[in-house]
Amino acid sequence: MGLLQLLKSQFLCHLIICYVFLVSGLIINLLQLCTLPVWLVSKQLARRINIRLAYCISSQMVAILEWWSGTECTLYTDPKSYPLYGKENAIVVLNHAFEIDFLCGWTFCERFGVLGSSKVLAKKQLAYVPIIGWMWYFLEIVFCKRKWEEDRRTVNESLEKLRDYPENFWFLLYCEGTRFTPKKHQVSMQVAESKGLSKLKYHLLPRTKGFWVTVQSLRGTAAAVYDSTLNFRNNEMPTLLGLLNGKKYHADLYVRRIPLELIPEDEKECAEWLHKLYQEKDSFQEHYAKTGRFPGPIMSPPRRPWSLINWLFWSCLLLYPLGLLLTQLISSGSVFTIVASVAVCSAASLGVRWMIGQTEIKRASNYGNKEVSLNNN
Ligand SMILES: CC/C=C\C/C=C\C/C=C\C/C=C\C/C=C\C/C=C\CCC(=O)SCCNC(=O)CCNC(=O)[C@H](O)C(C)(C)COP(=O)(O)OP(=O)(O)OC[C@H]1O[C@@H](n2cnc3c(N)ncnc32)[C@H](O)[C@@H]1OP(=O)(O)O
Ligand SMILES: CCCCCCCCCCCCCCCC(=O)OC[C@@H](O)COP(=O)(O)O
Repeated sequence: MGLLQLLKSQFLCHLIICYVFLVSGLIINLLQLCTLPVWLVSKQLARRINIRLAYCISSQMVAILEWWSGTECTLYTDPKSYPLYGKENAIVVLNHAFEIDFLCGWTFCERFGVLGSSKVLAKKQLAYVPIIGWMWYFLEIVFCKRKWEEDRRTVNESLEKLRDYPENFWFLLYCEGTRFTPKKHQVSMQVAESKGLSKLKYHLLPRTKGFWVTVQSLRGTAAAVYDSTLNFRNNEMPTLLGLLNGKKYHADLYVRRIPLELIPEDEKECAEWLHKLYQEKDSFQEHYAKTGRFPGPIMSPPRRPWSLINWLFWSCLLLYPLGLLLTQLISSGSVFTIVASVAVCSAASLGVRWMIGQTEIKRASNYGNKEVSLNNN
């Protein structure tokens, strides 16, 4: 292990990174709260400010992936579509099998200049995750309860509000609705069988209703669907903790641009179209498993320095007062103050560990585990 690698694996380094993320995140959340009066005067100005504030948070996580761990992200795509990326609104359909797939998505957002405005159809529970969830509130992220009776209205309403969004955005949809586990795969393939649908090997059966409502609501707003299929070389199973430890992964993303006009308007036809799309995605994964690459040419955008610059800015701003505080603390000699400070630090690191836990598949929800028994009733 090299000296740099040894340094990256040190708990103290992780504590520093988490401290900067936590304190800067809370400051930014506070600044976002201060933009509320701006909404009353100019909604578009408030949105533009929030895009930039959100960038300050999410790009820190991108910096961990791109600069700290040095993870390589390769893009396979058609050269004719490439110039349009980042220059139009798009609905991104991505497979959901990896703990850091959202972060790889963010990395491409960063490289195409849409990180601050990127959106997702996220489960409601994520709205309560401090910093990221609170940031999402101000970004007009669309939340769902994964209960169609309730979601059909709320999801549509939230999407309609994005029609006059002032900057280009990508709207991410994990149509599988939950992360891939062998159990969930087995259950969803039983559902596929009961519906007479072909089986999938690498994906869960997609949920079609959210896709249909998204396409319908964003017609005239989004220009295309970016069908995106992600995998990692050498069967890597990347984790956020791995990234924090400086582990380098190798992500490959295959993107096809499909103009929105090509997607059927009728709900049933749209569902069939999505099922066919997932059959194709499955065949791309099969190709990847056999050859170690996706079809098509590589058109990788290079990493940009902004995420690193943002991280260095917040580090300089926040580590200096921390240093002063620690010096004062030690020189004060007060046992009570020292014990209280250690307790605060421990609570903060437990909090960050809990946030990281939200990305872990072993802590995934039970959604998609039980549907078959419901169907059998
Ligand atoms: C150039 C570069 C390109 C790309 C770069 C890539 C990406 C970058 C883009 C943007 C990045 C932005 C942000 C990323 C940051 C962070 C994201 C992090 C996390 C968020 C992720 C989540 O929270 S995922 C979970 C929430 N999302 C979803 O669930 C979406 C999908 N779900 C739906 O659409 C659902 O339909 C629903 C949620 C709207 C409603 O849920 P419900 O459960 O009620 O679903 P359904 O009504 O669909 O279910 C009933 C039907 O499903 C059948 N069924 C039953 N069991 C199963 C089963 N196990 N599997 C499949 N289907 C099942 C059932 O029979 C019913 O059938 P019907 O015939 O009645 O439809
Ligand atoms: C700088 C880094 C410091 C570390 C900070 C950690 C911050 C963690 C931020 C949490 C971001 C939340 C994104 C979670 C993405 C995710 O993958 O959610 C799962 C859902 O799709 C599906 O849920 P499930 O049904 O449980 O599979």
